[in-house]
Amino acid sequence: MTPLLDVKDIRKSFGALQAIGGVSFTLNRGEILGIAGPNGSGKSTLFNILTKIPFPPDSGEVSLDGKPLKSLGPRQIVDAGLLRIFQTEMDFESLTVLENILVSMPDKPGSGTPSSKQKKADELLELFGLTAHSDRLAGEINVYDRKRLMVATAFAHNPLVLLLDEPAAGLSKPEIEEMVELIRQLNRLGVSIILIEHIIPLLVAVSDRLIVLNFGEVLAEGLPREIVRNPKVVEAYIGNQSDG
Ligand SMILES: Nc1ncnc2c1ncn2[C@@H]1O[C@H](COP(=O)(O)OP(=O)(O)OP(=O)(O)O)[C@@H](O)[C@H]1O
Repeated sequence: MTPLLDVKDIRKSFGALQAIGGVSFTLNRGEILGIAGPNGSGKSTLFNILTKIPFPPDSGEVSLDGKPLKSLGPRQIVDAGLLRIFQTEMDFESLTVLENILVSMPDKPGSGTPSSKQKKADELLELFGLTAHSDRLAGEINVYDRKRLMVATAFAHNPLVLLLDEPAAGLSKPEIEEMVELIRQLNRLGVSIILIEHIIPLLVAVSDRLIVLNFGEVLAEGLPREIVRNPKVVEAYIGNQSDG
């Protein structure tokens, strides 16, 4: 079966620094793929070049649902169903939670009347546990709620694939557990997910498969429980983690 996302030999350098050096992998339909790796190993750059926000790869090929993304711009990639959330909160601080969701919803002809959009926004608020904060400014809610809002605004685009960059960073233990449950729920709703995290137990708990990057290359790939015991991985990454 054709993979949902097919990434072939993508590369990105900044001057003499090779941030991503020939990375290939696939994401299957319905899968949650975890991505780990030490600081600076290229994880966020990988998300940047997949979505072309803010820059495309120097070379390589990416296909979503069998369609090459090469000729598409960032906006068209979003429309095709590849969405990301960033490491830091990127919502509109001066809009309310509800307004953030409304402005994220696709505004194409036939995408719905104002009342059907409002209904869908209410459903999203409920799904993401944000109903009580609906009328508060995004800049005034706590980090956990802002993370959920970021995921909600990406989910509002009806993604095929969600790229989540450290959704649990800065959260408390109970909040992390809730975030894990939310990720599983989105996956059950049909969204395939690639998840970057430094919190290894979270990655192991939620991922079907794990890729470890090191110096912009794939160091190891496989079942999470096996990968975290892989001596190469322990040496490169996990042995140095204090939060795992
Ligand atoms: N816009 C840029 N210009 C120059 N160098 C960059 C740029 N973006 C990333 N880099 C470099 O590319 C390498 C990979 O960075 P990247 O942010 O992708 O790593 P990461 O694995 O996401 O790290 P972290 O876990 O700390 O978020 C690093 O050496 C970084 O300094």
